[in-house]
Amino acid sequence: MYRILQLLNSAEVAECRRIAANTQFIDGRATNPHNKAKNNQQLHDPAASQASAQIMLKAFGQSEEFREFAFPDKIAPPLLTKYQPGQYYGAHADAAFINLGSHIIRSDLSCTIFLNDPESYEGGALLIRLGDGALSFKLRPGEAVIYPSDTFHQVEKVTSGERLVAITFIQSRIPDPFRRNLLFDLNEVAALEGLNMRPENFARLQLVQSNLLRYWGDKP
Ligand SMILES: O=C(O)CCC(=O)C(=O)O
Ligand SMILES: [Fe+2]
Repeated sequence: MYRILQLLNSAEVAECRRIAANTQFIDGRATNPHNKAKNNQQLHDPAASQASAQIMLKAFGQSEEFREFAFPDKIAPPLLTKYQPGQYYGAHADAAFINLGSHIIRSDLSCTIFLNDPESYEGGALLIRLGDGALSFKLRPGEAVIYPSDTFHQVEKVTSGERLVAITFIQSRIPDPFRRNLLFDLNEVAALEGLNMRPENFARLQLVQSNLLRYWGDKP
């Protein structure tokens, strides 16, 4: 399942853009030297990477919708990435395990956070393959799309302007997508209808939620 979140407010978007505008980017193949599909640029400077990642990690931490959808266990520091005219990312699947230096996370969910106005660049949609079709995302600044890491996806070639995004990967406490989606539906029902339910029935719903998390969730 896919989800679009309003993740960053305009001040946070502006700060990420400011960091991007004042820092050099390097060839994206630096972290994937053998990946011929990858043709983009990513932030490298440690201080700038840390400052921008901090803004976005804090926003993830404050998003209830994100927690209810992703059941996040670990989140890779979001990395500012840009695509200038002629750049793209061909169809690929994300690596199952991502080495963050101090530890390794499993990518259950992948996420692109959009930072530039979609009208300011041409091309550059994120296409997520779904059977013979594809879903296309080109979102407003501050919006993020979260999608299963086991899907083929690609970024269309940018033909004018600049596509600035941040990329991250999430290890979920519920690695099985079928179970995660069921728990998300239960979370939604509890959030939307819980207060309309008779209290004893709401308590039973919460019991089911907690017990499924207990049985299915990765241990912290
Ligand atoms: O730029 C994007 O939206 C996605 C990039 C991507 O697929 C990746 O970094 O693995
Ligand atoms: Fe990817």
